[in-house]
Amino acid sequence: MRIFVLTLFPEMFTSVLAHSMLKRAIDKNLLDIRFYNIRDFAEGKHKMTDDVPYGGGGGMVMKPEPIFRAVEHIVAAHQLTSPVVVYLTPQGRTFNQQIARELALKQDLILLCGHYEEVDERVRMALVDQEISIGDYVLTGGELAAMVLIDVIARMIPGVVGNEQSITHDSFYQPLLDYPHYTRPQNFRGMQVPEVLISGNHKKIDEWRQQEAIQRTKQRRPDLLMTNDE
Ligand SMILES: C[S@@+](CC[C@H](N)C(=O)[O-])C[C@H]1O[C@@H](n2cnc3c(N)ncnc32)[C@H](O)[C@@H]1O
Repeated sequence: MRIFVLTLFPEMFTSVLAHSMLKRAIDKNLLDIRFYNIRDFAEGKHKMTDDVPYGGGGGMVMKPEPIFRAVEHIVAAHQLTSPVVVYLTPQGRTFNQQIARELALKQDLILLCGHYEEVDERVRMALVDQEISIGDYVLTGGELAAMVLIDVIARMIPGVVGNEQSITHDSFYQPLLDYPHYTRPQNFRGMQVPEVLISGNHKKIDEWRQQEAIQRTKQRRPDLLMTNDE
């Protein structure tokens, strides 16, 4: 899968991609991520990417021309046939595991990171296919949101997470939260590992985990257990 990131601050991504699962996904060629600095597509001596808003008011608006040029360049340079252009914005639909699974099936994603007050509305009108938010709060820019998307989507690509079972048991994969996990020592400061987990009886262990996942979901996220007609 290829992800093209359009940003004013490509350096922000360096550390996130250099470690753990994302580094492995890139090293194994399961994920190809390229960065394009929107400023490189701006014109004039000052390479301006933002300007004052029509109608007045505070904050600067990201100009449409550099963003259009950048997307057109990416599409032509990489011969993309059906890229999905995603704009990270608090006004988009809220990101979740299901959206990540859908996006992981796409061949090419272009992630647009906004900054300042907003992007020019015409970018949304004519360039963007999907708008996605990572939650009901306002970030300074779309970079952190893009990193969240990349991380979650990467886990959905077959081969990225070594043990596929750890994904299918993750919270939200089924409409359940994950069950409790324990490792050694068996007794830590008087707190014991549940007997069933050291019984060696895998059928019982699976049942216990399923029960715990349901219990935990009922307590913490009962909304996940509701069907559409409830
Ligand atoms: C300061 S915000 C602009 C917020 C905008 N004025 C609004 O109220 O909808 C600058 C940029 O950060 C990004 N951003 C902020 N919050 C976000 C969120 N919750 N999810 C995704 N992107 C976000 C967007 O790319 C946005 O263009």
